[in-house]
Amino acid sequence: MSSSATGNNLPMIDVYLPMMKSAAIISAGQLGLFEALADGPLSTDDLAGRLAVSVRGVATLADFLVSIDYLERDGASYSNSASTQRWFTSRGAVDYTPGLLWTAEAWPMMGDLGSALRRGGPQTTLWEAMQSRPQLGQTFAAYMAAFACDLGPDLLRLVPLRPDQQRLLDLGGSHGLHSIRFCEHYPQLRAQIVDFPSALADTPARLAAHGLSERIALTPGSVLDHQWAPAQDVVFYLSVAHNQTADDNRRVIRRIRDSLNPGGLLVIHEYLDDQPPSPYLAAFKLTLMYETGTSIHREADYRAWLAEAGFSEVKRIDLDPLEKGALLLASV
Ligand SMILES: Nc1ncnc2c1ncn2[C@@H]1O[C@H](CSCC[C@H]([NH3+])C(=O)O)[C@@H](O)[C@H]1O
Repeated sequence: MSSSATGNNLPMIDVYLPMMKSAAIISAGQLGLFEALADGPLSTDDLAGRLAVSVRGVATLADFLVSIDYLERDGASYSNSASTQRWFTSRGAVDYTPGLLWTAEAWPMMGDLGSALRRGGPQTTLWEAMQSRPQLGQTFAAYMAAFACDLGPDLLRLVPLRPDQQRLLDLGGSHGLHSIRFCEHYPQLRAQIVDFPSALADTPARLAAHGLSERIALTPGSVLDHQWAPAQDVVFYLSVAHNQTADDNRRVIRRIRDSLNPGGLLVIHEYLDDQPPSPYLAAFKLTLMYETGTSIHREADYRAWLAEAGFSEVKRIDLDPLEKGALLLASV
């Protein structure tokens, strides 16, 4: 039986090593180290030259990353581990480097977590902070875009649309990637995205690059009071509900129901407050305490709001891995 939460480790190891692990992985993302190794092994001299970093710095970082299995070392050359190549380079399945850049922004926030816990919420919400620091909004949207690349194939597979479903409303649609994926897959579809201006900065260029500026409309505003178009066939409410209070979600879900055609579908992507919460969910609740002052909600809460709004059938689909969250598919 262990005598403390850290078992037989020296107690500070449990605090110090995760901090240095995060710091090193974030630094590698900021410096472009993983991307520099995406095409094959390099020596520290080559890396230092490419990244414009001191040889001493890159060698110290690379050796630590080898010790935590993010890099591999063969004599004088370093390469990405298979998992690093997969998740943190443009050659992999999904490049989560924007998540590292976002974590650099979240770092000082979490250093100040105690003050949010004392208050029971943020001094300034993330959305307010993004108004005064637009770069913060762009960095967050880029991270959400990386996650959308990961979730997108699941969504397309698990949410089949019928030919008569022609209008998609993407609430909190941000980067636009989910609307883009569905419009590319379903030629009959047109979409409307509602989000704060801070989340939409890079979206027009992305729509244009996909040739979808005509079929996907960007309409800035808050989901709490935006007058989006009526007669929708499908509504996406993806990773937005944990940013709203229970009362606001109840109201938004009612407004969504009122704007759906017969046979319409609401797709919610969320992290459901299952009990007891996993470490991941419990950590996410702490993050929300600092960032937005809101929390995740229980499946039973969603079912109550959906039933109250007049949705007749609700299906829960747990994603794999579980840290990807869950879908709630609600039909009219
Ligand atoms: N009240 C609100 N009105 C409009 N957008 C909101 C509101 N609260 C949060 N958001 C947006 O919700 C998004 C959450 S991140 C999720 C983005 C996207 N739906 C995806 O699944 O990848 C951010 O872009 C926020 O700006």
